[in-house]
Amino acid sequence: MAKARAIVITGNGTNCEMEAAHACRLGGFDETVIAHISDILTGEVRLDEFHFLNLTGGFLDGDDLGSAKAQANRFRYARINDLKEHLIDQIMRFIDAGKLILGVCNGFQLMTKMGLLPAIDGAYLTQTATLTFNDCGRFQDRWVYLKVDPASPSIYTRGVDRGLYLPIRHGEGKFVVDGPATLAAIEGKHLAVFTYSDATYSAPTMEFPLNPNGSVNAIAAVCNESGRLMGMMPHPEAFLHRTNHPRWTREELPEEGDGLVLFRNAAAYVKANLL
Ligand SMILES: NC(=O)CC[C@H](N)C(=O)O
Repeated sequence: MAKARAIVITGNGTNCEMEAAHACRLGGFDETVIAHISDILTGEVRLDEFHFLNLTGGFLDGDDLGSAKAQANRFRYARINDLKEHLIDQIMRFIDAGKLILGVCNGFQLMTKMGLLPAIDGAYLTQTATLTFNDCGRFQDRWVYLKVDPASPSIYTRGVDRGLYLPIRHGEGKFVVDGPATLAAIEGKHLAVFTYSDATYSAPTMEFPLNPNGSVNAIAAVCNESGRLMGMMPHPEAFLHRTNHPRWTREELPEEGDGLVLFRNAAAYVKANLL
């Protein structure tokens, strides 16, 4: 039987690749590969052989020029050595084939700066949003409550009824858009998958530190209209088991961490639709 295959890209400053790969394996992917960007640029590893692309967190190029900006240009314009194509051709082929891309933190910044999100009406490679410096002016390292929009098309959040509790760690997490039309489209099409909220998951909040960065409309995660591309500032791969929780020694918690559901849904989607 065909195998569900996930790839996690590493190199140039990512630092969550092991956790992301672990999450893919726990979530149900039959094979998960951590590939260095250099091996993708030589053509040794090809995205075509995978179903789920993970763009994970870290400090790509040391956040110089703005987080993920240099990598966004690399992904847009770099040529694959031994093949007559650019990396972006592989990425667009991946998207056109109905495959899945999840960008977490630095990966969300990368997807946004490449114009892969929100990509309203399929307008890929045109940047309409970004993630910029937190309003508080400092790096934030804390856990946040994320209210889910149950009407969102995201394939990752199926079965999530109220929300998730996950850690964030970023200096540039404030989601902003180029104007009111983009924001109206995001809201109208339910593309804001998660918003920062309080522990009741009842409403989005702009209140610091529940909202750690001042994101417009408290947006913490965005998907495209197909629901197959999603970017999020919080780290689902960092809460896979109850012992990842900051109060696990003091609270009764389920065995499984809140973040795993996103990877389980990704694997289930691949097995149902892409094999
Ligand atoms: N954890 C991360 O991926 C951090 C992203 C980026 N380096 C920032 O600080 O905003």
